[in-house]
Amino acid sequence: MKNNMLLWDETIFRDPTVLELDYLPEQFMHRDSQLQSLIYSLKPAVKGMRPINCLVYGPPGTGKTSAVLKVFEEIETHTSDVVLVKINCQMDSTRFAVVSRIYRKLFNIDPPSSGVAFRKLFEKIVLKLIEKDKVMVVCLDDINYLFHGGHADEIMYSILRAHEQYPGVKMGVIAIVSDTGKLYRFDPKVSSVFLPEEIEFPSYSYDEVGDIISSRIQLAFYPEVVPEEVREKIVNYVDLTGDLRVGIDLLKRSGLNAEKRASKNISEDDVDKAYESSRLLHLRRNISSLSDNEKEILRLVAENDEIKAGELYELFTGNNELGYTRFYGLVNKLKDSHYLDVSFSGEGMRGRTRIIRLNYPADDVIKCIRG
Ligand SMILES: Nc1ncnc2c1ncn2[C@@H]1O[C@H](COP(=O)(O)OP(=O)(O)OP(=O)(O)O)[C@@H](O)[C@H]1O
Repeated sequence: MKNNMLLWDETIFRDPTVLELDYLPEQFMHRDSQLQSLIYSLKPAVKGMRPINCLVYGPPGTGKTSAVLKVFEEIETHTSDVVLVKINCQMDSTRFAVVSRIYRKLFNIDPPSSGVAFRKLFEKIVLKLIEKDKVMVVCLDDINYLFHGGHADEIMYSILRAHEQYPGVKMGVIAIVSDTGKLYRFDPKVSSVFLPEEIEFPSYSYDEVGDIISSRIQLAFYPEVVPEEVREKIVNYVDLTGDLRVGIDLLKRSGLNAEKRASKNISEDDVDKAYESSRLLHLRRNISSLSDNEKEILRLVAENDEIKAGELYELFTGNNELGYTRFYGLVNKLKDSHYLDVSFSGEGMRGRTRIIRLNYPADDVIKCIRG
């Protein structure tokens, strides 16, 4: 057998667990100022006070969740008097699901599954915190998913105003918004009490992505498994999407592709093949956070290549009763988040017609809408 071939029980992975998406990196590079802001905001909780609420925002895959979890981990080594709950709002997307998750963390048992109102469960949580003199920090990760049904406002309102109804309770919120354009808006009832420390997670620069990917390669693979040109190719792909998750997924998939060929190193071809699946990871995740109306608009544009705004509205209202202004607001949002491109043509009744196109391949968008 050639010496660049793997024996059947050999592997190129030194530690595959570091390529899993729930792996929390020990070394968390290029996020010092964000980690400092989080520590500053949560420090009061460690001293038995109400924490400063935070709004963490930035594009997908820029380390928001991991940064919060790093700080939670750190706090847990110092004290057990702060109850830290992280909620994945994509999975727990109603206020009942969220409060159940908090209940489970505090009481270590499932809440009664039926017949109990949100208010009742919430009250049990609050009374327990007061009785045990504990501070609670609730991290609502990807709170975008709670916006559609109006759940975000209700939950935020309950947590942030709990002390008015139950004096002495100490609760705080870290809201994580995965969005490029700050496209969230809370109800005025909430914004009047939610005056958060805003912590921005901008996209990583090319060099920063390079550092993070190199460090992950060192942990994940044996030396020389990933040649320099392959590393660069992966960094370029991450740079295209801005999502580090794509890079980590690419490392895993291209490593598996190399092993499939029984090769001791990853080739550029292994990465290109892996990218076919990894690139959809990014798009699928983003599209899944859109509302049904937004997905419908994307689907119609995808099916029509390019389309005039008026025609798109007509198709849309075939199954929908949204007014033109609301409809066009959605088109604008999709444009701001770079799904759509809107340009003007010279024709049309008033001289200028808006032409709408997709910024992604139509097939990819349709695949991702289907889930
Ligand atoms: N500075 C960093 N150093 C090492 N790994 C990082 C860093 N930033 C992000 N990662 C890795 O990138 C992946 C995505 O990070 P994370 O889930 O924290 O992003 P996010 O901003 O919360 O994404 P989303 O908004 O989509 O939920 C994780 O696997 C994480 O380990």
